[in-house]
Amino acid sequence: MEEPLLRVQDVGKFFPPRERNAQPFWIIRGLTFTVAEGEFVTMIGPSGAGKSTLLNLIAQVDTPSEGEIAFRGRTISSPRSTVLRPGFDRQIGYVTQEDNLLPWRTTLDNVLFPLELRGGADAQGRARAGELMAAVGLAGFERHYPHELSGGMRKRCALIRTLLYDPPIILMDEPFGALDAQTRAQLQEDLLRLWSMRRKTIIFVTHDIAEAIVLGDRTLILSRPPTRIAGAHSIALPRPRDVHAAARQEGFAALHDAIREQVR
Ligand SMILES: Nc1ncnc2c1ncn2[C@@H]1O[C@H](COP(=O)(O)OP(=O)(O)OP(=O)(O)O)[C@@H](O)[C@H]1O
Repeated sequence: MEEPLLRVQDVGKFFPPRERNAQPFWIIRGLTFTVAEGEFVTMIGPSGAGKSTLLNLIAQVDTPSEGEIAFRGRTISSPRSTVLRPGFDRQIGYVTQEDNLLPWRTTLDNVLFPLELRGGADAQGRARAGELMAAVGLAGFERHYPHELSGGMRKRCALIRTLLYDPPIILMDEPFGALDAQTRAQLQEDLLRLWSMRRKTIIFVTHDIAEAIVLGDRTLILSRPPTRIAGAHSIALPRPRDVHAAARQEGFAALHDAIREQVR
């Protein structure tokens, strides 16, 4: 059998107890799933289910207490692994809840920052940055500073910065959570358009069932802690998808109900 791009195998994570003699708190336990190359997986679960903790393990910002995570068949995260500096792994891109833009750098220089660290911010890198910024309506804002942008524009910058860096897999932790409904729908559209251009592998964590359906090829439902996979659904809606019309498409309502039932 062909090795999946990412394999999360029997992963568990506990945090040590604050009180002496108390039991450790297992936030995740016995968590197993795989992600195929080019797949857009959405992940949904109750608040506090350890979704951010899981992404940190995959991003190698933290290490699991048991089990392992393999990328293209090679173990990247296990209890014996060392922790990496966040976001600077070449293989795994990470768009966190905060946009982490550097306030003293212009929009363009923020977007180019990871390439600079890799020595790749040459003319070609800059041209590609310009193309991506234009694709999400940021043309003309290259010389602005983050505080001069709206929340949605800042999110677009954070997204472009990760896409430009071009990792084979991108983790996204509720990237659009703090935005108003209209801006959020626009960003979903932007993301789908960008994804259709390059078909990167994505794991996208969200609280929003409709968002999980409209974006994903497959959605994984997480249980309450100790968290494992409580359910999985393939999302057969045709692509390209219209973010505004998806809810009226055949199959959407039934899937939404089934997922809501399981998330409860
Ligand atoms: N370093 C830590 N030490 C102790 N407990 C922690 C640590 N990190 C996270 N936790 C606990 O683990 C739980 C899950 O945290 P996490 O942020 O991964 O959940 P989440 O599913 O992303 O939550 P939300 O949906 O609310 O963002 C929280 O209850 C938190 O208190």
